[in-house]
Amino acid sequence: MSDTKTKKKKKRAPPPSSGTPSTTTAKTPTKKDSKDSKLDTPNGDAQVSPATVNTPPPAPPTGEGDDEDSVRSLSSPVFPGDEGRETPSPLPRASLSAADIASWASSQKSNAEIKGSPLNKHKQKHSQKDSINRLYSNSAKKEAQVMAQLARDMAGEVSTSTGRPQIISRQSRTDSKSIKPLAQRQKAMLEKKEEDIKKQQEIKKEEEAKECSFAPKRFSKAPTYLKRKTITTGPPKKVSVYVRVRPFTSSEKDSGSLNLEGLHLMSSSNDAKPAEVVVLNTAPPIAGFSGLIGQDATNRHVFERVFKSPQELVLRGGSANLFSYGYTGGGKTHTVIGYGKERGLFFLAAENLLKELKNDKLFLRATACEVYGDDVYDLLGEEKIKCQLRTNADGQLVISGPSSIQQMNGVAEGGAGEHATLVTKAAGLRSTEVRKPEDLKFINTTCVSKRATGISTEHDQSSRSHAILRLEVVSTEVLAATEEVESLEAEMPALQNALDNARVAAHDVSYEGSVRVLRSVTLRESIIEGKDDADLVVKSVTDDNKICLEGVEGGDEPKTAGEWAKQLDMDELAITDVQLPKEYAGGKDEREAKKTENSEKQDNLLKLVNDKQAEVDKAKAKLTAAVSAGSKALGGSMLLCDLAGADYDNRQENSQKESAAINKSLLTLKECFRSLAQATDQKPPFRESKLTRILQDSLDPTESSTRRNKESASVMLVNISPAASLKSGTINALRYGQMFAAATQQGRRQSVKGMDRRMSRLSIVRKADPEVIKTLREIYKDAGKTLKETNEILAKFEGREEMLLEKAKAKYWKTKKNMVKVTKSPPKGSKKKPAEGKKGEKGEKGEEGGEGEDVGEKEGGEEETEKVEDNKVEEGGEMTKTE
Ligand SMILES: Nc1ncnc2c1ncn2[C@@H]1O[C@H](COP(=O)(O)OP(=O)(O)OP(=O)(O)O)[C@@H](O)[C@H]1O
Repeated sequence: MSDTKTKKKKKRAPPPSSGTPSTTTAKTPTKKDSKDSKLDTPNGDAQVSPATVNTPPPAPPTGEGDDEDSVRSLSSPVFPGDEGRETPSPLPRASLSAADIASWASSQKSNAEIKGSPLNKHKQKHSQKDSINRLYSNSAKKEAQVMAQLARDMAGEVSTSTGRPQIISRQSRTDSKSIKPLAQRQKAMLEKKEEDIKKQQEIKKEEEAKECSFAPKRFSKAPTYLKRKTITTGPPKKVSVYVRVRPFTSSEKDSGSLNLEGLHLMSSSNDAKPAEVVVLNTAPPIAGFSGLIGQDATNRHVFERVFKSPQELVLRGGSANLFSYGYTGGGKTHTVIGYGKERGLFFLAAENLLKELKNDKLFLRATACEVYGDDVYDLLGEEKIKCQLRTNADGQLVISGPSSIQQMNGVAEGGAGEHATLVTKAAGLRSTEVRKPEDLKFINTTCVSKRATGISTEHDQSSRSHAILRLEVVSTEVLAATEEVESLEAEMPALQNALDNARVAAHDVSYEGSVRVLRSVTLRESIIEGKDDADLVVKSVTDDNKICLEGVEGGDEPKTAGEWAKQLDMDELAITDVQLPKEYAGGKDEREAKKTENSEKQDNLLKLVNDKQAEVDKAKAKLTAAVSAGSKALGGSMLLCDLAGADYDNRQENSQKESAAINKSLLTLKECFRSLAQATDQKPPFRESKLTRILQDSLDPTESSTRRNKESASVMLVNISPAASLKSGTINALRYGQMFAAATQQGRRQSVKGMDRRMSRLSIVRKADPEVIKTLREIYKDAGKTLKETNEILAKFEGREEMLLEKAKAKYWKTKKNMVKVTKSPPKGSKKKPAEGKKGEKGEKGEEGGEGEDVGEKEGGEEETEKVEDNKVEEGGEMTKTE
């Protein structure tokens, strides 16, 4: 009761004249008030009113003054300016509960009860007016309550010179033991408040600094999802998507090639401010990129702009990756490798890296490979060599490059010949040392020429494969250790094969085929190998598990096992596959001798495998040690990938298989990017394509990776041409790039799932009202949605349930009758609701809109309303209407 009343009283309390402490006399407590707020101590003494003490915030516990006496008594507070005044005698407080004190403190009513006490006089004289008015001078009621409690518990430790609590020396504290927990709680509260403010500031900063900005207000037709994404938080951005448009080539100029109609690069001339969107004169516009690079930009400019910063990660042992994507002739090779004097990003990045390493002992190790269809080729060398991918004992990918035949004693890989001791050893990709930028010449002389030699069909084909160029920071020791690991690992498959073969042979030594029998269940359990006389040989088994038997009267008539048992008057029978022991001329002895011989062989091979694995482990440990002992840049890697174009050009000569492989790998890559941008435990689907399997260690290494720094940053460049003749290729490349951009953006958006986007600036998590959820479930149930569908919708709109409820009400309650009718008897062939997946698929294929990811988010009929809603959430909170 007193609580309610005191609250009311507080409301009626005189408002502060300003934010500074007032000297106005506080409201005089009434008799009723004092009755309500009376606090009795065991000895009947009235307790000091905390509210009469200057409002103190918590001070960190120091332990000083923590003696027993101080626990039982409250020493008088020392107020600012009170030094030297007569100190009131201490009052007992041991029996006071925090709740009592809190209630009393907030009520401000105990003054009447303690009128006569010396402390009360002191309080009234020096503190009451100030403290109460200071409390009220702070408009935040909660803060006043906190301060009142603090005043009671931490008397004399705090000054409120600014009207806000300030922690001052804790030296005067004498009762810390009794108040410590509460003080700590209060302190924690204040700390939390400060932390929240800091968080808000950080989020704001992050948003300001974010590279990817969205549709400027002047472009009202930007895709709706872009507008929704104006508020993002989550993990550091790992993937940025840029568009680069190349100038007309001289041949295009000569042939009077026309400009691609309506191509606008909505870029900023200010390099520090990333470009914003691409708007093509097609609807809807293509946007969502981190930045745009215009026709005048040189490769050096591109490097400085998009790759220099991620490359800093390499110097810290992380991985920087650049992907170049686009229609054939878009400028990928120009960007990544470069032509003539215009060096590509691979060269420029390596040059910069070598310069930045500032360490004579460090250099780079380069490899180059190509993923074409479902095959991987080593590009470094005189000729392309097909590689195999396999996973080692640690679950790491091993690329087996060019193979060599070598002799391994005791290993007969083929399994057939006893003397076949020559095995194939396939080491990793061929590599070359890069100690100065010129060492990268091999890229032009070997890899590029191999990918794009001459004729046009070859040229077409070059854009149908993914080329992966990689540089890794190494030292002599690290390089030696890496090569040792690769060399030893290359021997493992041969040893494993030999062991597997020996195991198969061991079985062949002992058995020669098997027979299916109907056998007594008891016998089945007791007999280990071979056929028993009592076994009934099964001739065939019908689809409904009826059995025909050999050598039994009426055996051709199918019967169940139970029926046969009954007919033959046998125990329970069951079908059993029995291995038939191999017969030897020398009988059982010979068989046993053969078995022993084989078993020894197996043991030897197993030992070889184990020994080799131990060597591999040792070499890996050596590598890890070499990496750890050296510069932090060791193990850092840079990967540049010239991606194949997606299958959108309907080139007849491209086989279905080839196109499927490209699309699959690109979609998997997109999914990996999306997953990487999320702050979830969900693993990116690297294993789903060869391209992403190869990229995994660079993008997101596993625990077993030798990379010391697991960080990575990736850049996707969409290379396009301004030529009208390449229109469809260009548009499709942009759409595809947009999907990557959307995937990474969506990833980040999902990482703040559950957080209301409009509130996320303030880092406030809004929990869904259970009533809202309940109503939504009821509406959807009435509307004929399954529980799964409802859950999916709720998941999609998590954090926006109230808005969803409004829409659902508008949609289903108004049209309830029709809804029910439709769901009960849908016309033949019609779908229950618009297929979300289909829309998503469309977007995935880049056929329409390119917003597949986001269209999928809309819940059926909510799409339209959602758009309007989204338009409200523009940068800066301004509202713009979509036309
Ligand atoms: N930024 C640029 N500045 C000047 N010329 C460029 C630029 N980008 C590309 N080019 C020119 O455009 C032509 C096609 O470029 P490039 O060979 O790099 O395309 P591509 O995307 O690699 O094609 P493909 O996939 O078929 O190999 C080349 O003649 C190249 O010199």
